[in-house]
Amino acid sequence: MTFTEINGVAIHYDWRAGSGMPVVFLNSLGTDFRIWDGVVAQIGDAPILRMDKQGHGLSGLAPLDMDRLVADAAALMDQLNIGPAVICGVSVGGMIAQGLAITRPDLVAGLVLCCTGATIGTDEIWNDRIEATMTGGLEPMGDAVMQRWFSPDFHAQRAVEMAGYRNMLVRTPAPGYAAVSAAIRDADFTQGATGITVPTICVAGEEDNATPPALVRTLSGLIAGSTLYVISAVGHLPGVEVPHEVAQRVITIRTQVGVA
Ligand SMILES: O=C(O)CC1=CCC(=O)O1
Repeated sequence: MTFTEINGVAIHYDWRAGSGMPVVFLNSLGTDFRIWDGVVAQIGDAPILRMDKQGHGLSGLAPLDMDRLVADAAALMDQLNIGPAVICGVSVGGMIAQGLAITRPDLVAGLVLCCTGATIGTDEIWNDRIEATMTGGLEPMGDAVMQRWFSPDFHAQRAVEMAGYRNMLVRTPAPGYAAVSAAIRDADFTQGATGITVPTICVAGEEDNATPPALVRTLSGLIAGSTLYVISAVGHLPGVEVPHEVAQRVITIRTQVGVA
């Protein structure tokens, strides 16, 4: 296990050395970096950085907002002297990836933005979720979240794995989940995304109940030259359900930027 200190907070990360353009993976709400295991196994010997954002996995927690989450990812890349890199983020990880491309374009060669948007949800959705988390913890919402994360096929055919991912969710510290929920609520990249110029693929899951394809299509429309790739029969975490699909999109962008 590897940790570093960023702005007084212990950040848990995993760095795998390799050759060519590095790939940085950024996580969704309520998950840790193990969700990328299947994708990492299918992208050859690319150098790979994964991290647990604040309040998740084994990382610590301090007062945060979206700017802080973006700055943490940038600081880790700077510490490790990684960049420019292909950034692959899912959900809030995709928002952090947008923030990196906007504020630290020197670190970003290309983007794979999975199941994300320039904004996600509404104030009401996030305020209700924060209140529920801080009063009852994550366990009572576990089943509802699984409906958003995974397709009906995954529920039917991969029930044991789903139970494991449910454990990952409900073991996320409530203050961490609530803090990142507030950061999502308050973030809006609608303007900033129009300034992104690096090669970008936006990936949507046809059965995603958290960030439906229409939201991802809107994001893709903001990023000039980006392409939209919709995966059928997949929910909010395509890297878990169909890792080869996400790996292929990462390989495509690495090839496009010319240093795969
Ligand atoms: O609603 C969920 O649980 C899924 C999700 C929304 C933002 C994020 O990062 O994950």
